[in-house]
Amino acid sequence: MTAQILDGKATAAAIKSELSARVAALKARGVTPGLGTLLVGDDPGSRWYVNGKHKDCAEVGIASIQRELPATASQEDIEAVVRELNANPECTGYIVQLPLPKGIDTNRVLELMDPLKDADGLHPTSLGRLVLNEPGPLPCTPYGIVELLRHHGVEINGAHVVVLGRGITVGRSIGLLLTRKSENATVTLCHTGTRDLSGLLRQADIVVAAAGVPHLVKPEDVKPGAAVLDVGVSRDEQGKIVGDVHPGVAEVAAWISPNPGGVGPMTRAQLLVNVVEAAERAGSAG
Ligand SMILES: Nc1nc2c(c(=O)[nH]1)N[C@@H](CN(C=O)c1ccc(C(=O)N[C@@H](CCC(=O)O)C(=O)O)cc1)CN2
Repeated sequence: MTAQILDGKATAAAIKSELSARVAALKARGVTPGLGTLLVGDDPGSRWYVNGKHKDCAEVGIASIQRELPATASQEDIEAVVRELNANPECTGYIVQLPLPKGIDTNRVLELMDPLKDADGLHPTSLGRLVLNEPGPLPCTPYGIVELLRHHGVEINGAHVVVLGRGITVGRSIGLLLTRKSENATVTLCHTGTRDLSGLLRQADIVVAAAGVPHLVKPEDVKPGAAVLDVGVSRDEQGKIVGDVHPGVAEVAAWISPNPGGVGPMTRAQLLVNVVEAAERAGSAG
């Protein structure tokens, strides 16, 4: 078997083209969505992601508000920018690029954000809404994974999904999303303390690998016919991405997301969806 590709680039392009029309409709009603970003430090990967977010905004007609602080910024410096973005009327939604430098209390920064401007779905209010099954912004990578599976017709209803990694941007939050009645999956969340990882993986209809461990998921860990999503980003000596999924898995799985070109572009597209939806909600409330 050679797996079919879960093409994140093409799916993201389709989402962006639909969003352009929605942004044009908002602008016709006098509402201009604006995405703010706060980048702290000089990590080249984070800078690349933030620049990509603004490039996407330009493509669909969303305004950009960019804020940057040096790696030496204090908790107070970061919180001052968060307060400014909360108050800035041109910024209808924003994100704080993660991870923040060591020594910064990330939860305190996220809690200080205006939940109505949370474009990432990572504010405690947004995560609480997800738990309560109330409408609100969804974390971009989990949301992107669900949309990528749906777009390719992969059955989520009733599927056993095994997730590797318990980080807040992917592992922990995707379980909340996939176990809603509307998705109706059964989720096993695995982490470094999990026993018999291989045995659990072999039971999965869908694998979401977000552990950040190069080639952790081997062909013998995967049930023939499963869908496998590779979220892991490690780098080799040349700086090339090495995912969590061994290339040989493509010979066993029915569906596989390339890395790059799979979940990453979907993360970016779903951020734009969150920004547009927030502007639509604000526009119809006001
Ligand atoms: N505030 C947030 N911080 C972080 C998030 C997040 O959702 N919100 N997720 C990741 C980084 N991320 C977005 O911020 C992100 C990761 C990857 C991609 C992407 O398109 N990757 C490309 C490959 C790029 C490369 O070569 O390096 C791909 O997969 O094709 C976009 C966004 C952590 N921080």
